[in-house]
Amino acid sequence: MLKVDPDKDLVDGETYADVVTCGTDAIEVGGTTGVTEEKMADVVEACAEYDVPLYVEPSNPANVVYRGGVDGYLVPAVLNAGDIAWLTGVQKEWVRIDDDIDWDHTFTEGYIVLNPDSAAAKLTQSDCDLDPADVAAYAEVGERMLGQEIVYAEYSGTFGDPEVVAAAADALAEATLFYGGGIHDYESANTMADHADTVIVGDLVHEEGVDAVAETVEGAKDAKAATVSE
Ligand SMILES: CC(C)=CCC/C(C)=C/CC/C(C)=C/CC/C(C)=C/COP(=O)(O)OP(=O)(O)O
Ligand SMILES: O=P(O)(O)OC[C@@H](O)CO
Ligand SMILES: [Mg+2]
Repeated sequence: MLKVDPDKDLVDGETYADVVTCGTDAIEVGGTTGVTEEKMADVVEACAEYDVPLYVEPSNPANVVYRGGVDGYLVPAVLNAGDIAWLTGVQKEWVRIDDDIDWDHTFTEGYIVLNPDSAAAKLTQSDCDLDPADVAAYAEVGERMLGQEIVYAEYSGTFGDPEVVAAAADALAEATLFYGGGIHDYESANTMADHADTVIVGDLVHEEGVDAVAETVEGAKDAKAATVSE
């Protein structure tokens, strides 16, 4: 899945049409900083007319955009937040003020934020000093206690530790494991797709463009094909 940040530009000469049709299985639109409702709406509109599944991932209640053509809403809760407002507080405010929530299409993500230098970690004051057993335990708490269908190992901005991601995968029974952070080529995508169910590619589309993203799609798909044939 490709995460498009509405606060970042595409590379010169590329359009949202190129982005949506680059081979990714799905698009999600979101980012931690600088995302307004207007920027979210513009990118969602540009991506909505294609057949590729489209998800909105809000980073606060002010940038949830409801529109035809959106297949679902992916709403984070940060399991290792130091400021626990990011665990259920902002979600409570959202539910209190938003009358349009489409629960049938809303899926929640139990985030484990693992790069201390990322905007998400700073905002949520996440405790990123975690070993594989800690991360596995957070994943299990997310699934078993909090009922999360998606657990998200989030290394936004840097390539993570495959051992940590493998530990999270081992700890989950049915929940889907998302991995995101620093995926930049065939090899990095292939490595993380060995462990995670879904690999998220973010900044690469803004920094290198769609051909580089297409390479990561190949890497992830080959890892999945190898797992199926094992
Ligand atoms: C209640 C609602 C609607 C939303 C709450 C959402 C929460 C808990 C947000 C906390 C921060 C978070 C997990 C955001 C999700 C998206 C994300 C991590 C995007 C990647 O952001 P970065 O790459 O760190 O930052 P930039 O946007 O600056 O690149
Ligand atoms: O931008 P990158 O480092 O690819 O991270 C992707 C995504 O997990 C960010 O939420
Ligand atoms: Mg980012």
